[in-house]
Order: sequence, then C-alpha cells, then structure tokens
Amino acid sequence: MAADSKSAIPAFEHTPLDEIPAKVDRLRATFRTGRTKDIQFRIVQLRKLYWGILDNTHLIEESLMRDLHKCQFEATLSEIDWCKRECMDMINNIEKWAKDESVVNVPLEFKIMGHRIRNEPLGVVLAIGSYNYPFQLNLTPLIGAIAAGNCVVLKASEASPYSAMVLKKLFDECLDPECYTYVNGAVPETQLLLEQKFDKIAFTGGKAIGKIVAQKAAETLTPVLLELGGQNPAFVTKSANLKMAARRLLWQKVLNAGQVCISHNYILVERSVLSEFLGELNNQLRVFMPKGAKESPDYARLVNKRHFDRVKKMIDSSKGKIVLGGSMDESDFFMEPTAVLVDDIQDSMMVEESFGPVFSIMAFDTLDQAIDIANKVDPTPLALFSFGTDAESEKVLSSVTSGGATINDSFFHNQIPQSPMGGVGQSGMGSYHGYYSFKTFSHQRTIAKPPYWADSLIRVRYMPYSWPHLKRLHAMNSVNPNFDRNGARVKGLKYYLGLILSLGGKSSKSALLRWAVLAIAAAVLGAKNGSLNQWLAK
Ligand SMILES: NC(=O)c1ccc[n+]([C@@H]2O[C@H](COP(=O)([O-])OP(=O)(O)OC[C@H]3O[C@@H](n4cnc5c(N)ncnc54)[C@H](O)[C@@H]3O)[C@@H](O)[C@H]2O)c1
Ligand SMILES: CC1=C(/C=C/C(C)=C/C=C/C(C)=C/C=C/C=C(C)/C=C/C=C(C)/C=C/C=C(\C)C=O)C(C)(C)CCC1
Repeated sequence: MAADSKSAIPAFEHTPLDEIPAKVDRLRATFRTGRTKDIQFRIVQLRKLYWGILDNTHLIEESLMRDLHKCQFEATLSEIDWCKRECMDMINNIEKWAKDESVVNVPLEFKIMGHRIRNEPLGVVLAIGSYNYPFQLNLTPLIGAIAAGNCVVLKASEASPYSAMVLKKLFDECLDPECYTYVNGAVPETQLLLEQKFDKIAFTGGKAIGKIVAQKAAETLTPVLLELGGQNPAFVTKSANLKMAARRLLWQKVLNAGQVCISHNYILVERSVLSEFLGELNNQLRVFMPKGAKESPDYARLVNKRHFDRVKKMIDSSKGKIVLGGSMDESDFFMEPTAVLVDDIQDSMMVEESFGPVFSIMAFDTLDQAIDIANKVDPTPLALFSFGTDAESEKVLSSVTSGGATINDSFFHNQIPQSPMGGVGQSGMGSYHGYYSFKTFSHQRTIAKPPYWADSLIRVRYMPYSWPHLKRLHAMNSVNPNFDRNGARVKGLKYYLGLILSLGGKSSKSALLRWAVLAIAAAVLGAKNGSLNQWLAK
C-alpha cells in the first residue's frame, strides 16, 4: 500500500473489482450461520467500533481536514462525538429494542393467541455513503445495521478519499471481517456492488444516483433506504426575530461550508423586512468570521473542483444580485458564504440544490405567496425552516411538507442522533438514527402461537362452515359504528354516558384527572364542614 508522503493515512486504494462478489458471498454465508443474530456479538462489535473511533480520533480529524478542510472542532462535534453517541445509544438499548413486542390493540377474544412482533435482521445490507460527513453518514447506517443483526458492506464516497481510507482502517481493526466488509471505490465498484443481491440498500447521496440505486434494487425487489437531497426553504416573516433568524440560518450555511443536506437552499423573506434581514446576515457573518471567511480557522472548503465549479456556475449564471459574500478562490476551493437576491424561481440559484455555502433570497408580500413559491420550487424538500409567529409557522408546516422541520432555528430537528432522519417524496424514503435505524434494518415479523387447547374456540374457521359459530363470533367481536352514513357521529346512550363519565372531556386521562380533582374538592369540602355525607344524602 503506497503511503501518502504527508500523512499516516495511506493513499486511496480501490478495492479490486474481482474481490467484490466474493466479499458479499462471504457475508451471506456468515449470515446464514446466525452469528450476527446473537445480541452479545452485536454489542461486542459496536464496543470495538466505539474504541476504534476513539483510538483513531487523530486520523479521523486529519482525514477530514485533508478532504474538506473541516476544522477539528466540527470534526469533534458533528462526526466523532456523533458516532460515539450513536454507538453508545445502540449498545445501551439493543437488548431492550430486540425484545419481542406485543401487538397493539389486539381484540380481547384474540388475546390468548399469542401475537407478538419479533425484530429480525434482514440479512446482508449494503450502505453507500456520501462525502460531506464521511464518518457520521457512513458509520450511522453501519451502526444501525450491526445493531439490528445484519451483515454489512459499506461503500463510502471516493470524493473524500482520506476519510475513506480511515474508514477502511476502522473495519480492518475493529470489525469481524466475516460479517462486515468495506469496499473502496467509485462508479465501477458501486455498479458491481449493485449487481450483487442484498437484503437492504441504504443510500445517502443525490437524487440522480438515488434513482440509479432504486432502479437497480427494484430488479431484485430489494428494499431501499434513500437519504437524498432537496431544495430546502426557509421562511422569514416580519414577525420573526430577524437577528436570531439571520444568526441561526447563517450557521447552517457556514457549517461544513454549507455541504449539509439539511441546510436551506433559499430564504423567502417578507419584503418589508428584507433590507433589515440582509443587514443582520452581513453583521452575523462578521461576528462568525471577524477576519473574513478566508482567514477563519473554522471554515471548511468545497470538497473538490467539480463541486466548486458546479456551485460557482450557479452564481455566475444567476440574474440576481449578490447581497452577502461573493468572493472565492479556486486554488483551495474556497467559497465565501454567499447569498444572491433573486426574483424568479427559474433563476440558476433556485433550480438546483447548492450543497455549498451559497443560497438565494427571494422577497414575498404575503405568506400564501411564499408557500406557493416553496411548493413550486420543491414540493417535497428534505428540510424546512420557519421564522415568524407560531400561527405563521403552523400555517407553513401544514402547507409545505418536508422530511423534517425546525421552527425558529436551523436544523435542530436532526441535531441529535436520536431523532429520525429521512426525506419525503423526492427527498428520500425511510428514516434512520438510533431506534429508527434499528427498526429500519430489522424485519418486523409477526408471530402468533395459539394454544392447542383453544382449538374449540376457533372452530369457526374450520369446514364444514357453521353459521351459528360465525354468529357467536360476531356477537363477541362485531364493532358497531358510532357514525351514520353521512359520517356524522351518532349520539346514543353510550355517547352521553361517556360524556357524563368523562365530565365533558374526550380523553380518559384528563377525565381521570377531573374525577380526581372533584374527589379532592369533595373531600376538602367534607372535611371543612363535616357535612359531606349529609350533602350527598340530600
Ligand atoms: N439525506 C441525507 O442524509 C444526505 C446526506 C448527505 C448528502 N445528501 C445529498 O447527497 C448529495 C451530495 O452528495 P454526493 O455528491 O456524495 O452524492 P452522489 O449521489 O454523487 O454520491 C453518493 C454515492 O454514490 C456513488 N455513486 C456516484 N455515481 C454513481 C453511479 N453512477 N452509480 C452508482 N453509484 C454512484 C458515489 O461513489 C457515492 O458513494 C446532495 O444532493 C445531498 O443533498 C443527502
Ligand atoms: C450544556 C447545558 C445545557 C444544554 C445545552 C444544549 C442543549 C446545547 C446544544 C448544543 C448544540 C445544539 C450543538 C450543536 C451541534 C451541532 C452538530 C452536532 C452538528 C451536526 C451536523 C449534522 C447532524 C449534519 C448532518 C448532515 C446531513 C444529515 C446531511 O448532509 C442546558 C441548557 C440544559 C443547561 C445546562 C448546561
């Protein structure tokens, strides 16, 4: 292996194509032995991975610096800490999550039939990752798939080659190679991987490649978890705290130089506060980077020339006006956080996802107009942000869908590894992180175990069919509608009885509370005048 002269990290090395099918076959053979089904085995693998991350911290930091100029602080917070927490979350919870679950709402007469749900591993999982958070976005699906008891092949992005080699090292040093394997490469390697049969494919990347992956998976009816991109809107109304909106939104565009799939691509700002908001954005940029973005020790770079050129072209082709930043330097793929004021959704700044430190701003006059723009630009974005009154934000939430959303902040909805992360519509399918990863990489297998002695109770299903038996079953389990043919609620004796018992409310919990309050009040009253019994007897 040729060592890179400047680093302890070896130069990027493609996995030989002819080794790939055998690697997958080996995992399939292991899965059949049931080795990864053992919960303690999974826990030990995750513990080893945890220590591998910890012991390779310096290499992880170095690789992120070399791939993305990601500073040590961001490397720690958004990659290393994240992955360690994800490991710990799984290690501490697998035993609980892997337990059989009961089926919700089983009718009384079926309770003895022993229905339960077993979370079983799917088999061999392929995870294909993107370049922007090489550790977080490759290790999180890996950790979830291991926790759920699968064998896993990971293919990280070739666009962050140093990180890819550190990931390979983690596999070599920490994980059982019979169960978990790593493939390094680009298009040919991924294509060959996609020729193999998997039991689930988890893909993180752009929509274009996402479609290729989904098509290929469809050929063998392989389920997919697609974590894609989108054109994420932010709404800022005149009621928003403009200083806070500028600060929080700018944060997610300077973080990792905006190479964050859940950051906004455009901000819709109410026209009357547009100039004040632009002022706040510019002030905030100076606060974040007092010596300018180029000199900031915290600021990352675009990953490579292809992405630098792509984002530059969006700005160069725009008919809008640069209202924040604008400088760039191709020599190190530096791009200043940049905002472009546009007035057309067909503008180059509005028609594609920037996936960089660049976003557009459009003014609106009414919230309805802003909602209409967002639904035209991308009706199913990955994320959405709304700054305004609660009523305005609720209106935005109910009128524009998205994978996830945060009100009055940047992507807080996905800032902890426990909340489900996933898109909707064109921004992806399925979700993962923590418990949701465990579910995503498990099959929920329903198992029933009716006792032999109950055979006479279920006689109804057997031939010769018997109407009296069916009538008896109906008498037990038929559910009478409490609504008429127009969908209106029928208010019979049960309804009024319920109303009285719940003291006018709907939920049984609050009814209980009201009864408790009533009882306490009655007791206090009784204790006070000693005449409760007399009063009740009246
Ligand atoms: N939803 C999420 O969690 C998430 C996270 C990060 C990035 N993204 C999205 O990913 C995009 C940018 O990331 P990227 O450039 O790494 O994405 P990409 O789609 O270019 O690459 C992703 C992976 O696909 C592989 N690949 C590339 N071409 C392929 C082909 N023809 N056939 C098979 N595999 C191929 C790459 O090697 C890489 O591992 C953005 O759209 C961003 O929004 C989404
Ligand atoms: C410390 C005390 C308290 C609490 C403090 C809190 C709540 C601090 C919050 C800190 C935050 C919000 C840190 C931000 C971290 C940023 C991270 C982790 C970035 C993550 C990046 C991600 C997820 C990128 C994803 C990219 C994707 C998916 C695609 O590209 C109190 C208040 C309780 C009081 C006591 C002290």
